Parts: sequence; structure tokens; C-alpha cells
Amino acid sequence: MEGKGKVNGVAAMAACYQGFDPAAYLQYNYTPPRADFERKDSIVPWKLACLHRAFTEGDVRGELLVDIGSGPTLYQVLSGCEVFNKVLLTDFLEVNRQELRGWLEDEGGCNLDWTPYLQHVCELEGRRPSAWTEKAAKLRQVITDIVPVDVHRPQPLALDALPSEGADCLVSCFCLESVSPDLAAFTRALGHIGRLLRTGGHLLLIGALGESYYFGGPGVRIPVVPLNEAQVCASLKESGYTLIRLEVYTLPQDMRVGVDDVSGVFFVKAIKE
Ligand SMILES: C[S@@+](CC[C@H](N)C(=O)[O-])C[C@H]1O[C@@H](n2cnc3c(N)ncnc32)[C@H](O)[C@@H]1O
Ligand SMILES: O=[N+]([O-])c1ccc2c(c1)CN[C@@H](CO)C2
Repeated sequence: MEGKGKVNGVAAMAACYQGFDPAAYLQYNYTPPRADFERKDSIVPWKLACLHRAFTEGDVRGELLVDIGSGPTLYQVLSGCEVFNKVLLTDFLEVNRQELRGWLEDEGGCNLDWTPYLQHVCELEGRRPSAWTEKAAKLRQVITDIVPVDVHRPQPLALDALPSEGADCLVSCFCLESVSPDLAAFTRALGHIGRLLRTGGHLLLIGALGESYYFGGPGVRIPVVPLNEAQVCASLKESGYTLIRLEVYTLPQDMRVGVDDVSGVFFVKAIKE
């Protein structure tokens, strides 16, 4: 039964994603108040600060950074693109891969202006905000490809997507818990992506705490595995990671804007043993 349940649960999740709307998703989560660079307590600046610190404190290094479940967003690699000379973006949906290609090709074909994000990360790096054009060029230079991914497969990427030694670092934000029908599937998915990472490589994981659904577009209600910190830590341990740091952001009332029931956000830095 468990095997049958597994297939139905994963297939049902895939069906939910057919209505995913990148433009709406970006509007819901990546514009003010959740992305307000003037507010100390806004969620996106908190995420960017966690990622900046994690990528720049000296232990993360290598050739290839892979972002698992990129969606239509780029914020998750704005610090990493200065550390790695190859960045691979991935998503399950062609509409999201197309959104990312629109930015990459720089022909105005994308649904969010990433300039404030680029400027903010430049400031975190001690650079002038006007250096955002250099950062944009750097990011366009290091992104090697935008490929399909399915974290429920033991091999989430095509076999030729990675070098034999695997990725040096993985980043994944709001993906695993938002695509898994239950905690067991979340933990299995964590193990699957771990196989893409070389031993000693780092995992930077951002995710939702206490979230049971979110809207991926108007009327597109997508179920989420409600996680707490203990479950995240247990799943990491079970999947062969050693936790380096866990940070938690608790949403103030005015960050609860009706597009989900998320109560907190976790940031994990871990290493694959
Ligand atoms: C909540 S969005 C996260 C997007 C982005 N990483 C962010 O931080 O906002 C979840 C993403 O997971 C993708 N997804 C859905 N099913 C998936 C699967 N089986 N494997 C990998 N990604 C999947 C969706 O297409 C979507 O882009
Ligand atoms: O506040 N945020 O920055 C933010 C960004 C993305 C997402 C959330 C919150 C909460 N829902 C998840 C999907 O499970 C997606």
C-alpha cells in the first residue's frame, strides 16, 4: 500500500503544479511587503542575508553550484554566483524554466525586475549598489543551463546534467516541502538530491515551517508538508547530512498576506558526509 500511496501522492502533487503561474507567484512572494528592502523585518532581505553569509564565510568552495527547484526566481544564486563559476538552475515546469531563460536572454521577457535584489546583494558584499549591472553580467556568465528536475526520482536530474563527481554545493528554496505529499516523501527527496552532491559538499536549504498550503496562482491551491524545526533536523540527519547551522524567521502579522499559511521560514547550512 505504501508504494501505491507513494505513487498516487506524487502524481497528485504533479497535477497540482499544472496550474502554477510564475507571474502570480512572483507577485505574491517577491514584491512588498515580503520583499521590502527598506524593512529590517521583511522576509526576502532575511533570506538574502542568510545566503550571503553562508556563501562567504570561507568553507563553501568549488566549481559547480546547483539550485534545485529554482522556480521563476533568481535570488537564491545572487551570492553563490560570485563563488562558483558554474551555476545550474533547475525546475519541474517548463513555464518556470522559460521565465528564467527570459531573464537570462535579457530581452525584457520576465515578470519581475530583479534590479533591487541585485543592488541589495551588492550592498551586502560591500559594493556600490550601482555594481548591480556587473553582478547581473556575472550571473548571466556563470549560469550554464536551465534543466528539468524531479526530486521524487532517485536520479532527480538527467544523467548527463552533472559531472561524475557531482555538484560542489546545492541550494534549494521552498521546494521539497512544497512538492512532497508527506514527511516521508520530503525525507526521501532530501536523500535523492543528496546523491547529486559530492561528499563534503554543502547544502543550503530554505523552506517553510508550519505551512499546509500556498497559492501557486489565482485559485491554484497547492498542499505543503507542515514542518517544524525538529522534523527538518531529523530528516537532514536521516539523509546523510551534518547540520552546520539552522536559522529561523518567524513571520510578523503583516507578512501574512493570504497567499499561504506559512508561520516561519528556516535556513539550513549542512554538509554531506
Ligand atoms: C514554492 S516553488 C519554489 C520556487 C523558488 N525556489 C523560490 O524560492 O521561491 C516550488 C517549485 O518546485 C517545483 N516543483 C514542483 N514539483 C517538483 C518536483 N517533483 N521536483 C522538483 N521541483 C518541483 C515547482 O515547479 C516550483 O518551481
Ligand atoms: O516570504 N517569502 O519570501 C516566501 C517566498 C516563497 C514562498 C513562501 C514565502 C511561502 N510559501 C512557499 C511555498 O510553499 C513559497
